[in-house]
Amino acid sequence: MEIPFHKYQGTGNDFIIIDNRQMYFPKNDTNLVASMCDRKFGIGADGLLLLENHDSADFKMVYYNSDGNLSTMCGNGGRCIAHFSNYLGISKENAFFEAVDGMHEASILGNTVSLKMNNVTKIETSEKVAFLNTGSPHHVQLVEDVTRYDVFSEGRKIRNDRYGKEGANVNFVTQTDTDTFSVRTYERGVEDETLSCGTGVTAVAIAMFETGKTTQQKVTLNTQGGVLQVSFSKENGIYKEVFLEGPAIRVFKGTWA
Ligand SMILES: N[C@@H](CCC[C@H](N)C(=O)O)C(=O)O
Repeated sequence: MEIPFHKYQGTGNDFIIIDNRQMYFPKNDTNLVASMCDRKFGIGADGLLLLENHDSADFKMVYYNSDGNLSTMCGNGGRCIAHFSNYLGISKENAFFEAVDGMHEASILGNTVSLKMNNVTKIETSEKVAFLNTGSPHHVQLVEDVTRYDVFSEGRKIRNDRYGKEGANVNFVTQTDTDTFSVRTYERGVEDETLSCGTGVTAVAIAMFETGKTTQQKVTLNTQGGVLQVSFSKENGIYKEVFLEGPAIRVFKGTWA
């Protein structure tokens, strides 16, 4: 089966995106999705996104991790698919879409996309660790120097030993300025470090504010694949108006044979 696709990256978190408005993609074929995402035998990607029709919004986003399984919200994927909807002419500079965690709004300015994330109501914190859900579950852990940290081994251990079968994404963080943090993430479903994770840096920004590491409500996050910014407000203990902003780039298109 020939499948036309587009390849995107958002700060190095890379995705295959398929226009599935005609509903031809075999959505239950886990092996197919995993094969397409395979970096040696396939196209190669951290995940695959389907753009589908929606009754009242511009489109619906369906997200698979590179292991071929459907998963929870992907922030960088959300930014990339908003850019793709603009490229297809489905949306203009503002895109409204439904993802697994509800409705989202994105603004697209050239190759910069700002995505509104859901409110965050619950954060568990201890001295160096936080856990919160920003559409996907995230463990956030402060380390002395993230550039020299064994993200793969430590991330895999925490993902499996602490969070069990369901797992969580694991973010390691070092503060570099009052409002700036370096972040590296081990992603469940990819089962490896990715160059960037959108819901991950959103979790880091909120966790750093919640624990008093920063007093800024606009935070810069340096990832292995580039720079993202997260802004928010806090009202009655709830994080609202959460925006994730950064580059979303269409890299190439092709046909899966
Ligand atoms: N890279 C994504 C996160 C994707 C979801 C994650 N792998 C999970 O299954 O929880 C992002 O940019 O948010």
